[in-house]
Amino acid sequence: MKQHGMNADFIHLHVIILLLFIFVVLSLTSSTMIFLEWQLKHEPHKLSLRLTLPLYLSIYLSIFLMMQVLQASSSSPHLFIKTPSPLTTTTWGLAPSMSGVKSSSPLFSIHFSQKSQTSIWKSHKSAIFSFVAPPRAASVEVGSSSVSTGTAEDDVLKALSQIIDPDFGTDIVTCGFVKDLQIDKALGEVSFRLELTTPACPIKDVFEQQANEVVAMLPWVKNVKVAMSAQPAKPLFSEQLPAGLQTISNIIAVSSCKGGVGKSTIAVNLAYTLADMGARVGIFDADVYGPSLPTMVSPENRLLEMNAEKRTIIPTEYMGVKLVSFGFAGQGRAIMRGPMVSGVINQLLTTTEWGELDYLVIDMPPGTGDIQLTLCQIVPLTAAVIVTTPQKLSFIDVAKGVRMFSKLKVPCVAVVENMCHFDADGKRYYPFGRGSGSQVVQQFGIPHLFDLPIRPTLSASGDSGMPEVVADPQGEVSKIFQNLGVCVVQQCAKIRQQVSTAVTYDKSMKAIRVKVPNSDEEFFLHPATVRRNDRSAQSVDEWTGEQKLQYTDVPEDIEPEEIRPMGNYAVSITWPDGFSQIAPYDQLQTMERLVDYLLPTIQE
Ligand SMILES: Nc1ncnc2c1ncn2[C@@H]1O[C@H](COP(=O)(O)OP(=O)(O)OP(=O)(O)O)[C@@H](O)[C@H]1O
Repeated sequence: MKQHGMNADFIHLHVIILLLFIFVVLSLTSSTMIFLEWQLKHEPHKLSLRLTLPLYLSIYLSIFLMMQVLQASSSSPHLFIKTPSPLTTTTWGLAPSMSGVKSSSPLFSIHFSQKSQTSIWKSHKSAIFSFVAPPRAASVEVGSSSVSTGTAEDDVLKALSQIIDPDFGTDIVTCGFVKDLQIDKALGEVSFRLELTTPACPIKDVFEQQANEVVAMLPWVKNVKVAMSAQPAKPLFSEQLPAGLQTISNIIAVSSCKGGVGKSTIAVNLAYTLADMGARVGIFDADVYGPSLPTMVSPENRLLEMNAEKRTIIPTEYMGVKLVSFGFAGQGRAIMRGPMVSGVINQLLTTTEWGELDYLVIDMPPGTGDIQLTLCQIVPLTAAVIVTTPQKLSFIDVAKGVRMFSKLKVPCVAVVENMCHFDADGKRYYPFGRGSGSQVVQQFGIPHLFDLPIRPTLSASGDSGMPEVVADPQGEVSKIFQNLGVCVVQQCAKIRQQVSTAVTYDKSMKAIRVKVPNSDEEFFLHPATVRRNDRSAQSVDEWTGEQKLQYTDVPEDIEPEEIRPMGNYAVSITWPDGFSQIAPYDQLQTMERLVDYLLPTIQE
């Protein structure tokens, strides 16, 4: 009723201005006439242009001012006017309001402030009248079931934007998680879906609860329905991947530099933990010489099947996790040379029909030799987990592993220090000493260290074919793996976000923006410079080093059409002529940068 009552008092702005205009013109004309008549009668000798001119001028000026006001108001019909005292209590609504609207004539400008819902009519920077934009709800008609969906949608999105994703440090609306928003304001019903980056999101229940709560707090909301889902499995990197890997979101390497430190135990238990968190998971046992997977799990089908038509491998499965190992290939233990091993691993991994996976855990062969290096180059690894034991000697081996991943630009997200202690007779023993893991963390800046104690159950479950986290999901070991699982999920999500935003094109600046990893630093490159620095065979002769692409071949105003990450080390840039340039991050770092003072010029 309040809104309705207000509407009854409202008169269109143009009518008021027209009335004011007629009033001013009439009063000025009549006063001029009266004055001229009086002078003609009493002082005809004093009648001069000097006296009458100001009056005529004031008439013309008022006409001009009115025209300006009409022009300003017509460019913003969404206006409410609140006149100054003594009429401040009367608000004339002139048309539905829209905050943030700015309209102007050559002399006046009208601004609407979204925060205060107050706008100021300015003339030469001095306020003449104060305009008040009504609250946005004013657009809802009372007594009608029709709803301004935009407004209700804004309410809901504003409420949801209070929920911050702790991994990205951004609200869930900005992250693009809110999908399929449906609102029936008349019935007070709101439904939407939260599409998270991974089904294993450790705080998905918190998101769901918070989303329910914040929306239910809106005064008009009676019923909230929140559905939870995850983005489809999709690799972050370009589609130049073997077919078998094109539907896997994250590939995690579990690696150690020595055998027997518990790498397979950790890979398998990590995989089943991720599956327990709600993710679709696979394990690839890349150890051809001594595959451990067949003893650690008990799939019904212990032989991999082939799809003869498609020439692909069908993985076997145990408790919902897809498994591929040379040990399931029915070949017995292999005696092969390095390149042959690499070929077998490559074939097993890339020709497997993995289907959609959120995480593929790769149990790497121990060491940092050619086999490991080749594997890391074939597979677009998202992250690596390093397994070590507490001996001082292990540190040297681990350092080798970290360096290998660092060269390949694969982030090491966690170190697991296995067999760090055991408890007996009420005491804790450290049979291999202490401190090697924390030294790795400190020296290489790896953010997370997990201590895994010696537990006979862990060994027994490994031999029994049922991973410990499945056999005893509430036990102490399972808790450690749950923490490791959360760490892996969060770090992968962060890495994906960082990589996908590491190199972008800023259209307004006409510059390629490069974010330096693990820092706030960023720099800008001129697109033409990036294109001219292409080192591919199309631009530079491979044999002679002669420059084929000439400086003038690249237009100064060239703009990239698309920029996509390629592994953790490069981006693929598509140019308007269809050329796809692979630009490694290291190369981008060496190019001539656009300095700050040039950027405003670019903006122009
Ligand atoms: N924390 C632990 N407590 C008790 N036993 C463990 C622990 N970690 C691993 N083991 C046992 O140690 C043995 C070696 O573990 P695992 O096979 O996982 O090591 P690995 O590094 O993968 O070895 P390889 O490189 O030879 O495959 C297994 O029998 C396993 O059950």
